[in-house]
Amino acid sequence: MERFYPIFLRIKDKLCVVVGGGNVAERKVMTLLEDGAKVKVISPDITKTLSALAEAGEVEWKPRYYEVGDLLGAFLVYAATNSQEVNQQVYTDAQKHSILVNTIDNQELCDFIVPSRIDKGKLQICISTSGASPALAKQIREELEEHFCDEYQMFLDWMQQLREWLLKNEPDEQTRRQIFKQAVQSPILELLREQRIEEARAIIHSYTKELILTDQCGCN
Ligand SMILES: C[C@@]1(CC(=O)O)C2=NC(=C\c3[nH]c(c(CCC(=O)O)c3CC(=O)O)Cc3[nH]c(c(CC(=O)O)c3CCC(=O)O)/C=C3\N/C(=C\2)[C@@H](CCC(=O)O)[C@]3(C)CC(=O)O)/[C@H]1CCC(=O)O
Ligand SMILES: NC(=O)c1ccc[n+]([C@@H]2O[C@H](COP(=O)([O-])OP(=O)(O)OC[C@H]3O[C@@H](n4cnc5c(N)ncnc54)[C@H](O)[C@@H]3O)[C@@H](O)[C@H]2O)c1
Repeated sequence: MERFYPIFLRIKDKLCVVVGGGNVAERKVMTLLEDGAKVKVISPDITKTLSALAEAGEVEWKPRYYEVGDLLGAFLVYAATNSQEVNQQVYTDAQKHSILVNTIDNQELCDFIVPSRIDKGKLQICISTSGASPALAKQIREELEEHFCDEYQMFLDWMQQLREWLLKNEPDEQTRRQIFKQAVQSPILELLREQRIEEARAIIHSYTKELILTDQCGCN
């Protein structure tokens, strides 16, 4: 069984070219924008949402059919038209330039596929069915979303601050590990869920013996 290798890419300010402007293209564009990519859409027509984004200058739109050369300088490419021939052409051109390409109607022509994603600030949970059933990936996302509530954002933000503090102030790796384990097993999440923020905060401060937490994530 061939599977895809999961990684997280830094796409902020990188050029991502989407060929096609339909509903599927729109879905890919929205997630690219969320993570700060520079998006160029090439398509004679585009959805209303894409059109509004183009007018607002959030995406660059070339209102025409795909042409050889459109992919130059791209970090990622999406072949997202409703024409298999055009998608195949985009794929071939991307391969020629060693640019990673996603072809929305043919997994064989994908260097990468887009997972279903739960997004809770720094916490991301990505689900893939290796392309076997996107509908199931979506269903699993919806199930998991109920469990991974907003409190995880603040908890993770605190864990990061605790980690940074311990890396500076606790030289013993074993002790650090023990504290991280204790913190993730502590009732902090339950307390946050019940809005008992100060009690939750006190648990973190019991490890550091000084006040370190600032609420950076702004989720409360
Ligand atoms: C996760 C998500 C991300 C996103 O797109 O952002 C995503 N598809 C989503 C939804 C969705 N897509 C489709 C349906 C209808 C039900 C169904 O067919 O199951 C639904 C459900 C719905 O819309 O309700 C139809 C469909 N999808 C693909 C094909 C073509 C093919 O298989 O060749 C066809 C058939 C077209 C036809 O019928 O001809 C292909 C791909 N779709 C993928 C991702 C990649 C594999 C991900 C994985 O590993 O599972 C892959 C391989 C390539 C890619 O797109 O990267 C997003 C859910 C977001 C969310 O809500 O969480
Ligand atoms: N990967 C997925 O998640 C997924 C989900 C559903 C469907 N699909 C597949 O994706 C295909 C597209 O779906 P859609 O709903 O976005 O289609 P759509 O018909 O809404 O959009 C197609 C777009 O391609 C553009 N286009 C056509 N020829 C072009 C060219 N030569 N150059 C540039 N742009 C061109 C059109 O202008 C249009 O904007 C479907 O045929 C289906 O097989 C994929």
